[in-house]
Amino acid sequence: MAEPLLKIAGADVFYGASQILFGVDFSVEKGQTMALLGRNGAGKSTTFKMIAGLAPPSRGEVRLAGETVSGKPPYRIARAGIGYVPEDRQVFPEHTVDDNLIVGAKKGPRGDAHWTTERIYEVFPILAGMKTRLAGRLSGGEQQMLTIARTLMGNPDVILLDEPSEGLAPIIVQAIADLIRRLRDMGVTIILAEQNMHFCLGIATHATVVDKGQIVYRATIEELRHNEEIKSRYLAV
Ligand SMILES: Nc1ncnc2c1ncn2[C@@H]1O[C@H](COP(=O)(O)OP(=O)(O)OP(=O)(O)O)[C@@H](O)[C@H]1O
Repeated sequence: MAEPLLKIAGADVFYGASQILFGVDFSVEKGQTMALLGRNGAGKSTTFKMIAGLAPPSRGEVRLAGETVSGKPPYRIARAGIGYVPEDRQVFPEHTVDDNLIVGAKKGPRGDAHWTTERIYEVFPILAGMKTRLAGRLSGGEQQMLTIARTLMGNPDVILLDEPSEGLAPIIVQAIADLIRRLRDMGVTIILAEQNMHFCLGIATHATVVDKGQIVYRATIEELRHNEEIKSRYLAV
C-alpha cells in the first residue's frame, strides 16, 4: 500500500529541558479532514509547530508524500507542501485583501497552481466583496478567512488549521465551519486542531486525540461521536 500523504512517526519534542510531545504517531491520507483534538495544553499547537518545522522533533520524523521533511528549515517545509495557519491570524494589515492573497501565491511542490485569486473569491465570497479593503480593517473572522485563503494560494498538499474558531462569535464560527466543509468537499487535505469537539463533528472525517503530549486515540469521526469513554476522559464532554 502507498504511504499516506502525511506521516508523523515516533516524534518527541522538547522545549528546553521539558519534553512536550512523546512518540507522536499518526497519519493523514490525501483528502481526509483530520480533527486533532485535545484539552488546553494537550500538545496540539506543538504538534503543528513540529510538522511546520518551528519545533523540530529530537527523535522520530515527519514525512510528506514519502519524503522526510523534519529537520528542514520551516521555509523549506512550507515549500515542500505544508500550509500552516497558526492560532494568531497573520495578515499584512497595511495591505489590501487582494495584495495579501497575491503575496501568498506560489506553485505547489509538484508545480500545480490550482489556487488563483479568482478561485479563492469563488470559494470565499465574503472576501470577494472586500478585495480593496486593508486587511487590518477586517473583522477577526474575516482575517481568519484571509489567512486560510492566503495559505491556500501557496497550493499546499496539506493545510494545518490551528483553532480557527477560537475567539469568534457563533455566527462567524458557523461561517468558518461552512468554509472548511467546502474545502473538505473539494478534496483539500486538512488537519484541524480544536479543543471543541462539537465544532469538528460536522466537519472532520477522522479524529486523533492528544493528551499530555501523547496520542491516545485514532478513529473516524463517527467512531469518536459514539465513544463516550474517550469523550469524557480526554475531551471533557
Ligand atoms: N514555548 C514553550 N516553552 C515551554 N513550554 C511550552 C511552550 N509552549 C507550550 N508549552 C507547553 O507545552 C504544552 C503543550 O502546549 P500546546 O500549546 O501545544 O497545547 P495545545 O493543545 O495547543 O493547547 P492550546 O489549546 O492552549 O493551544 C503545554 O504544557 C504548554 O504549557
